[in-house]
Formats: sequence, C-alpha cells, structure tokens
Amino acid sequence: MNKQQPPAAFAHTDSAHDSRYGVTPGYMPGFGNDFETEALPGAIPVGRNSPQRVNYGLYAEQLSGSPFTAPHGSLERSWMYRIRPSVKHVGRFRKIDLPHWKTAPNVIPDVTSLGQYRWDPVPFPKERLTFIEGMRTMTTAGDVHTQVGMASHVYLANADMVDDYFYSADSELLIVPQHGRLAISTEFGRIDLEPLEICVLPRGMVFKVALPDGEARGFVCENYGAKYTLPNRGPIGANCLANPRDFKTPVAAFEDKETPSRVWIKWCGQFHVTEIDHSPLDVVAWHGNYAPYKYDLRTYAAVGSITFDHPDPSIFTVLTAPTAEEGTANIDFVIFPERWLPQEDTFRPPWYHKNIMSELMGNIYGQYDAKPQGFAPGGISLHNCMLPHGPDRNAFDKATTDSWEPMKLKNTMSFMFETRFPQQLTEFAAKEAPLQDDYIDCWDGLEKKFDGTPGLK
Ligand SMILES: O=C(O)Cc1cc(O)ccc1O
Ligand SMILES: [Fe+2]
Repeated sequence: MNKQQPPAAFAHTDSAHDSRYGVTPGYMPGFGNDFETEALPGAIPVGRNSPQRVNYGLYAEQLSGSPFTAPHGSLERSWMYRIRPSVKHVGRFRKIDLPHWKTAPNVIPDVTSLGQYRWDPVPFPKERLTFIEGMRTMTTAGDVHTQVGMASHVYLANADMVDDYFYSADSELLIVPQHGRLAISTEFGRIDLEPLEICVLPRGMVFKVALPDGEARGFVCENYGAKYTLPNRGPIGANCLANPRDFKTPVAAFEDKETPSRVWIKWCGQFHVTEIDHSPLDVVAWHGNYAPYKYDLRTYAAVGSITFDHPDPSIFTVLTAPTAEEGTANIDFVIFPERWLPQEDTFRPPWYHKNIMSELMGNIYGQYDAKPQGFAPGGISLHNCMLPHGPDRNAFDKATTDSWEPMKLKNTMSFMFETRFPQQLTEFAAKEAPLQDDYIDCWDGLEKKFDGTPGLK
C-alpha cells in the first residue's frame, strides 16, 4: 500500500470536529484547477485513480460533472476517497414538499411576469428554518428537464443543518450572502462565507449549512445549465476583472459520524429525503477539477471607461454560465462594486434601456446609483426581457447636473443575475413577498423637456 506523504504545498486539515461549526477551513487558490488534497496523509493513491485497495480502507469513487466524452478543456470530474461509497448514503426515498422552492417550468396562470417589479427585503419568518427549508423562489426561467435556464431565490435561515444534508441533481448553486455568515460543510471540505463573498456548489455535491450568527439572508442563483466559468476577456487581456487566483477551493475535511441523518435530494424539481445512520460528508481525500469554490467580491478588479460614456455592464461579469450560442449566456453573474467614475461629458448612471436578457438584481449593501431610493440592501428588482427601465427621477436629476470631476462611487454593492430567458414570477414573489406596488412611480417625474428649439436644455 502507498505511504505517500502530503505534498507540502497542500494544506493538511485536522478533520477533528472540535467546535459546533466543525473544522477550520483552508483553501487552495485557482479557478478550475486540477486540485488534490487529503485530510489524512497518503489517502490519495499515487499514480492511479482506482487501485485494487485504497489506503485507510477507503473507497474510490468518481463524481462526473461533464459527460465522459466532453471535449478536452470542458471535462469536469473528481476522484474521492471516502469512508463509504455514496451508494451507502442513500436508502429508500420519500417524496417531501418544500413548497417555496420552485423549479422551471413554473408559469402561474394568474401571475403576470411582465412589469416593473421591486421588493423590499423579505423579512425573517417566525418558524425555525434551515438554509434548505428557508429557500424562497422569486423567479424561474427555462426548463430543468432539458438542463436549460435558472431560478433565483432568497434564503432566510435561522436553524443549523446538523444531521441534515442536501444535494441538488438539478443545478449548480451560486450563493450570495447578504446578511449573516454561512458555515458550509461540503463533501470536499469546509467553506466559510460572509456577505461580500460568494460561493458555487457543483451539481451533485452534498453539503450542509450552519449559521455562526444565528440567522442569515441572501440570494441563490440555481443554474440548470452548463457550469459557471470565467468570461472571455477579449481586448482587456489576461488580467483584471475576476482573477483566477482569487477563487478558493476548500481543502479536504470529513466527518466520521454515526448518527441518524437525513439526505435531502432535489431531482427534476422534486424533493426526496432518505434516512441513513451516518454522515455522508466522509470524503477523506479528493483530486480533480469538479469542486466547490468561493470568491471575495472585494477582489474584483473593475475596468471601466476613462474617457467618456457608460460601458455595457458586461465589463462587471464575475462568472458566466454559457449556452451553445456564443456570448448568449444562460446566466451572467454581474456585480456593481465601489469604483471611480471619471468620465467626462457623460450621463454616468446606467442609460435608459430595453434588454433582450432579463435582469434580476439584488442589493447586498449601500445605495445603487440608478436607484438612490427604494432599492434597499436585501431588496430585489426584476426588469424582464425587453422591459424598459433605467435611472429614477432623482438619479436622472443628479446625473444631468453633477460636475464631471472624477468621483468615487462608495458604499455600494449590488449584483445582477442576467439570463437570456424571460423570468417567470413565482406565486410567492407576486403575492407573499413585500412587493413595492408604487415602484413604477419612481419614473413619474421624468417629464417632457422637449421644446423643439435646437441647443442643450
Ligand atoms: O438596469 C440596471 O440597473 C443594470 C444595468 C446597469 C448598467 O450599468 C447598464 C445596464 C444595465 O442593465
Ligand atoms: Fe438594466
């Protein structure tokens, strides 16, 4: 048997569960790298993936995130060395209902998705809810059965997942905390997340979420399609925007725990639970390029205009989930961070526009320049496919009278889940969430200025 020592470059995590929130996380930098990490020295076989016997009596198992025959460069798979094979982490399934977690197609006949929509932050409910039970779907798009489209959710959680574990066979999950930290224990290791950081959990990855602050709220973009990747940078070149080294993948960490546990599975929009007598987070070591990761939005090196005009917001793309049609994303994850605005003779906030893509926005903190009022931290807006929108009256007045001096846009971090597909409102979004009935009035004061005479008014 191999007695391989862990390479010095790979952090070695003590998987002892010494606190309520488990192991101390450690991370490996890089985007889409072929990582290898072991919580016990020598757990990864040397020179082969699947030897006759694995060290420590572990089982070898492959997790495939792309078809076996995907072209080189888009192959995604990892090898896990685990206490039990995953097949022992499922039993007989019982169908359960998570009534607020919806999946496309989900078109509600008496709900109109066409309109200008904005919501106040969804308040915390009184009942105890885990991260999974607290998922509230706002919009869905596409069709999960054809692995096309997305769903946007708000999560509201105030209970730890202790012996409850979850995975989604439907989707990759992009998590955007807005309030409260998350301690996410995954099969591949532990991710600690706080507002202004995001993480991506691959399809099929088992995890549970604990809440170091007792409660948490944030947003989730469920991606039914091809995985998120970094956008092409074109003439920007090899640097700036989201740099690959700022993405962090956890080092291996495992639970060796024999307690009655439940594994919840999302599959084709339905939820199933299975009871087992141990923890499924039992991966002692793994290697490969199919893995969860986190990213700190404060490390985004924004690029913008240094002459005039307002560039398209695609310059702020952190991650893109492509479709087969080049440049036409299933989802773009775009942020609006603090930045300098130096453009001369320019209307600096977003221009008035209609967009073929549909735009769901959330405010993480501060004030968004196109909507100085009403778009609160924790709030959400939706401007659907080809629905006109743009700065409100106050933002227009300021933008058309401000000096051209360079100014720093401070106290701001909003984001956008932008998809090529029209987004359908859920019943929750239309009837239960705190919809602002008067949102459309924010453009009321944009009166006619035209007087037919040439020259600037
Ligand atoms: O509508 C929005 O506020 C998002 C947005 C921002 C921007 O700078 C340009 C276009 C756009 O849709
Ligand atoms: Fe827009």
